[in-house]
Amino acid sequence: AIFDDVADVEKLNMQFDFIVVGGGTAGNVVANRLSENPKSSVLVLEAGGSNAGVLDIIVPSFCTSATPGTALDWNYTTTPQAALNGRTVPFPRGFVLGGSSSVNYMTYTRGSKEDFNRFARVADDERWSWDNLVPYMRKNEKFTPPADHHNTEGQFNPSVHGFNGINSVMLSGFPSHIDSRVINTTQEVSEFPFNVDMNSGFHLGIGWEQMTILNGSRSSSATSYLAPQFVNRPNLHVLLHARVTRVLATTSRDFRTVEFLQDLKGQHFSLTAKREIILSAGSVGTPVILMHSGIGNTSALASLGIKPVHHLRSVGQNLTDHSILFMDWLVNSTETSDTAARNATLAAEEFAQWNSSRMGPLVDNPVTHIGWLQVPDKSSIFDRFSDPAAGPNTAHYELIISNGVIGPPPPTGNFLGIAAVVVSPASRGSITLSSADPLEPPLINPNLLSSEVDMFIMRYAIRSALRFAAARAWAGYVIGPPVGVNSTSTDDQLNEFIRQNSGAVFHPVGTASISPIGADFGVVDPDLRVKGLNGIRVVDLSVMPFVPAAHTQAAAYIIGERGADMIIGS
Ligand SMILES: Cc1cc2nc3c(=O)[nH]c(=O)nc-3n(C[C@H](O)[C@H](O)[C@H](O)COP(=O)(O)OP(=O)(O)OC[C@H]3O[C@@H](n4cnc5c(N)ncnc54)[C@H](O)[C@@H]3O)c2cc1C
Repeated sequence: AIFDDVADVEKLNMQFDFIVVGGGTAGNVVANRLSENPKSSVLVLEAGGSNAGVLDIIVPSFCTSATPGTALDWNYTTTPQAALNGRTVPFPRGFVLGGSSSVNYMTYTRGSKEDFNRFARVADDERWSWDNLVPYMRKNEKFTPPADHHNTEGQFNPSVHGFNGINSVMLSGFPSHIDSRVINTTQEVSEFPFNVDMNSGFHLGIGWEQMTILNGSRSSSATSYLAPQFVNRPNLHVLLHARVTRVLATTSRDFRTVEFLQDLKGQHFSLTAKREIILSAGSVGTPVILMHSGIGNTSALASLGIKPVHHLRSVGQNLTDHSILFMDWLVNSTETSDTAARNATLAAEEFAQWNSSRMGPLVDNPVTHIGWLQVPDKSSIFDRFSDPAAGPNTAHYELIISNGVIGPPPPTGNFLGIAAVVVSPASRGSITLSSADPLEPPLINPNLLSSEVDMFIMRYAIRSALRFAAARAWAGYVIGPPVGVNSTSTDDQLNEFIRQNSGAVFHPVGTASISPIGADFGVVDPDLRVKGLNGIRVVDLSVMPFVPAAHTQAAAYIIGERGADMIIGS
């Protein structure tokens, strides 16, 4: 059951076997799988509220309104970013059941085979390799027909997908007016080859986007893994508005107690798990809870007045995110999303169509196609710096293509959107505490584009996007370059354009990273147990040592499935 009030949990008079901290993407997978055994009782503590009935969450194309700066968001902002001219940028995280899977843009990309093989190498544990994780990808995924039931032959490769999993994945359910131009570009320009399925392990090239959507509505970990048939299990309970402040030692190395608040000014509650606490509070929440519990760099914690309990210097370090830059080309058409975004009558008609039939332009996110691309060796910076990509078949950058501006458009004009993303970044940052008060926001410094390599890749990606939009397929359609950049821009001009316009993609990982057993760095062992402690694991994206060249929700689901199986196995 799902409860709003701790009193209802107390009435159950239960001691739970497992307490999952954070009902987000990975947390709800763990809760679902652990409660498959009717003898195991599970409680999820989620700081945010219910996802039910919230249109900005449910209607796919409304995803751009769900964050930042809303009640569904933790509303974090980065520290001033040195490489972005000292600007701070929004750093949203889902503050609602389903976590970031309830507010993300739903793009489903697994990354490259090499991304996960590097993960296994760093962990020194083959269980984290691509081949060994494929069964968990299939357990997660339920590939479903698109909302418009169009013929999807040639748009994906069925043999690489799961059709009996829990979370729905599908192709676009509404055709866009640029679809054929994108495909023609892949046939015309060898720099942009077509890839029939970027989720096969070989992701290079341009292909059709896949999204976590079911019958025209968002499929999140809350709607899928906590669907009624699961959350109504008598051994699975979820408490909303439960903000965990610390984990507490039950005996010296045994951490099975969680402390939490419901009313931020009110009483502290604590609960002790019979078996384990699973931290699934995400790449921001998990290190923050550990540090407030005295688990982290003990001298840094002591200097803030937090009693040091267990020294793990890597907690909060190694923060890695992608950097993104949105560009929009003026086009000779009114058939883009910009038209409805500025016309309330048309927008109301589109919503009425979605509401009555779950059809029409609102059934998808704003993206149509995605490209995973490399900086070719000849122009390489990699003589001077090591190549940050996971291997020779892993992208350095991504192009995200949309039929219109992603988010609110300017007052006039219709656009082709191409966002450039550095997907194998070398830059690393950190999450640290600003005070001993667990309710104060942490200092989030992803250090975006601080590495020269990342700036090089971003410049390359911008020029690549300009070449894409200059292909013959767009002749007569694209009528103007993006504001502030064109094919003759110099490196210095591009650098300034990048510094003024880039932001985070909200794919943070690495702040409670996995490392081999016995390593003197890292936060969790390959079985996701916090190093040196008993009774506490981390199962969320914070354990990934490198960010995959992918949108990261698939990785969070995979870690949830793999982590749950490790807990069950032990
Ligand atoms: C705006 C946005 C757009 C994105 N778009 C995409 C996309 O299109 N495709 C994609 O693949 N990825 C996308 N991502 C990234 C992806 O959604 C995340 O990487 C992934 O969902 C993270 O999963 P997680 O389980 O690690 O954390 P989360 O899903 O964030 O879960 C953490 C949960 O813990 C809760 N929590 C945190 N602290 C506490 C506490 N102290 N007490 C109790 N509960 C707590 C949170 O409220 C949250 O529910 C996007 C992210 C954002 C924010």
